[in-house]
Amino acid sequence: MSLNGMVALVTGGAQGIGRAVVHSLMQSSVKVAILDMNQSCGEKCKEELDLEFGEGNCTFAVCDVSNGDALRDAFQRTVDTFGQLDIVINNAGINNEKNWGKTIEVNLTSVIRGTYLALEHMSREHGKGGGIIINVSSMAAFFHSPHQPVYTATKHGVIGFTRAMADASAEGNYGVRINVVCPAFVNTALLRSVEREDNMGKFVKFKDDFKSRMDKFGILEPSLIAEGMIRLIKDTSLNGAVMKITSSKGIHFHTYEPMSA
Ligand SMILES: NC(=O)C1=CN([C@@H]2O[C@H](COP(=O)(O)OP(=O)(O)OC[C@H]3O[C@@H](n4cnc5c(N)ncnc54)[C@H](O)[C@@H]3O)[C@@H](O)[C@H]2O)C=CC1
Ligand SMILES: CC/C=C\C[C@H](O)/C=C/C=C\C=C\C=C\C(=O)[C@@H](O)C/C=C\CCC(=O)O
Repeated sequence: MSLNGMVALVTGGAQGIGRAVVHSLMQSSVKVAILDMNQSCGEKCKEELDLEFGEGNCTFAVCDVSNGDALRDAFQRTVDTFGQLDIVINNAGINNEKNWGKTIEVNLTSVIRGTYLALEHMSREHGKGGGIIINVSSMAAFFHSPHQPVYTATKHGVIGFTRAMADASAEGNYGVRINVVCPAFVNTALLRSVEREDNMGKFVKFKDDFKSRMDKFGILEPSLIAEGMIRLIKDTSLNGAVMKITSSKGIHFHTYEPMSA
């Protein structure tokens, strides 16, 4: 499946995993709208991508995904600029057990809002031509720990919401495939936040245990997560898939017992 000429929107696309998937998409000739709340990182990211891929192939907009009006405007500006929207990756996330309400707003509420906005621009129920949505969860949804209870809750929520929306899309004939990716530890700024009291609050006392898990399970590079996301986009058979990416098993899928009474 060629992605040439498709248009993607990536939240939190200025750094880390989001930056990596933006690069992979542009290598596949996808035009990308980068949304991020970090203006300096976003502008630097766009400058570097313009140098590598030529101008006109990506845009950057300062956008706090937890601001619903700003997110809606950013989606509309993307379609106004590129004329279409085919791929949405709800990637932006934070790790803050002190301001845990904000963590819920960014990691879960904004993923829900971003999914609904994506459907407004891609779903046949809105007269559009279809598309693909990827929501970002975490292996924290499978390996809970004492360090980050609210972060863990949001990542469980992303999986449940995504699987339910994939069912709705299939039954409602939306023409939109909706999948979720669950990375293990990845070498980004977010991972380094687990050592900071500002982020972890009272749970920072567990940081040595957390670091021993990183040693045990290994730390991945963002490029591998981007590879998994591209696979979710290109494999048209996947809807409602829960992709796990770990050092021990690489890119693989979680399987659930069939639902029974
Ligand atoms: N780093 C890791 O070990 C893992 C990360 N993840 C998830 O991957 C996603 C990306 O995380 P990383 O790349 O590691 O983090 P990162 O901190 O390196 O990059 C996240 C980007 O999102 C942006 N961002 C944060 N809050 C935002 C908001 N309210 N509005 C707009 N942009 C915002 C940041 O400015 C940053 O550019 C997150 O959802 C995270 O939970 C999942 C599993 C492992
Ligand atoms: C704020 C960022 C903090 C953490 C990043 C991430 O969101 C959280 C990850 C939490 C847990 C990661 C678990 C990783 C597990 C693996 O990599 C698997 O390979 C382990 C597989 C089997 C382990 C079985 C066992 O030994 O218990």
